[in-house]
Amino acid sequence: MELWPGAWTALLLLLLLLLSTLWFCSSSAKYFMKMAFYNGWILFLAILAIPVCAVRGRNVENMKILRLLLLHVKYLYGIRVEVRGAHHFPPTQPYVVVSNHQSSLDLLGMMEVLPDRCVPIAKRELLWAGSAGLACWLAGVIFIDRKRTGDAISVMSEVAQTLLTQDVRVWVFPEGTRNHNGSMLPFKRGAFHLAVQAQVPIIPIVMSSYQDFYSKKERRFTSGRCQVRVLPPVPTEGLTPDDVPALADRVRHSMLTIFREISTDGLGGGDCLKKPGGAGEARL
Ligand SMILES: CCCCCCCCCCCCCC(=O)SCCNC(=O)CCNC(=O)[C@H](O)C(C)(C)COP(=O)(O)OP(=O)(O)OC[C@H]1O[C@@H](n2cnc3c(N)ncnc32)[C@H](O)[C@@H]1OP(=O)(O)O
Ligand SMILES: CCCCCCCC/C=C\CCCCCCCC(=O)OC[C@@H](O)COP(=O)(O)O
Repeated sequence: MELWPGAWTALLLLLLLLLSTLWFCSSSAKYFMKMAFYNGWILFLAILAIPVCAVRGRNVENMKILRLLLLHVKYLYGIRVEVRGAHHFPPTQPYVVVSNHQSSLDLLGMMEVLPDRCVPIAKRELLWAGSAGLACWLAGVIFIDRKRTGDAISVMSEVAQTLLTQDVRVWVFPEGTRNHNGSMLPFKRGAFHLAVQAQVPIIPIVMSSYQDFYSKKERRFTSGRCQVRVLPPVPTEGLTPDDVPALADRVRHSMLTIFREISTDGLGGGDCLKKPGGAGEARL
């Protein structure tokens, strides 16, 4: 069927009108549009990253390219990311970063502080997320199959070797899945076994609650602030696998305490981001 000249323009304008009406009249629609754009934009950025990363092949140095490409996204969404404690990152040695995992928006905080030669451990399914999966693979992201515990553990053991031989750092979300509850799930122990096997420190990172500006359940997504707090390194020298449960509990406890302190949503009672001169204002 032939459309008369200008019909496509008219259709496009109608679609734009519909989308903008939805945007202004329904906060749910706004939430879905923002999330769709977020995913779409990442897929687009990944398309840009792939040829540049491909020059080096699969290489952890490519993570810098992904980081650079993603750093502006917070501005598109009006999210102010405040970093505290970045000086706690050891300058040269390998380590294991553990951080809380609230949403795919964690990418914003992660990219803000991601150290050089640091790769995330991700679920295998991400490998199939089109251009983003390929970009992650080229940047050395480590994929684990969460349905096969044995395989996941052996990948983690290989990573323990790689940390030392190739001088890389890894970023693990020990909750093992996204947690939208405004708190922290019990920690899985893989990251802690990994750190103990390699005898490298653990760097805990806490991202404050997003509840003020983002809620998947309520389909709410506005602009807002998030604090990313890097905690002091936790040494693992001399620890054995028997020490892992206590180590994981200790790290989780310290992270949960900070999470409550820096979250401004009323869940944790923290208000250091709101008060001028409050604890959050000081450079830690
Ligand atoms: C521009 C484009 C940009 C694109 C984006 C780029 C950025 C991308 C960012 C992507 C971000 C993506 C983010 C994401 O995708 S997050 C999702 C994927 N990440 C994770 O799941 C990490 C956290 N999970 C773990 O650490 C789990 O423990 C693993 C996965 C290892 C196993 O989990 P599973 O549920 O199967 O089993 P289990 O935890 O009950 O463990 C069973 C037992 O084994 C013990 N055990 C565990 N490990 C070890 C070990 N190494 N040596 C010896 N023992 C070990 C363990 O203590 C337990 O024993 P016990 O304690 O009960 O006696
Ligand atoms: C041709 C195939 C096209 C597939 C298109 C897929 C669309 C995906 C679009 C963009 C990918 C964005 C990458 C963002 C990475 C965010 C990482 C993330 O948050 O993973 C979740 C994982 O931690 C836990 O997963 P679950 O909470 O257990 O679930």
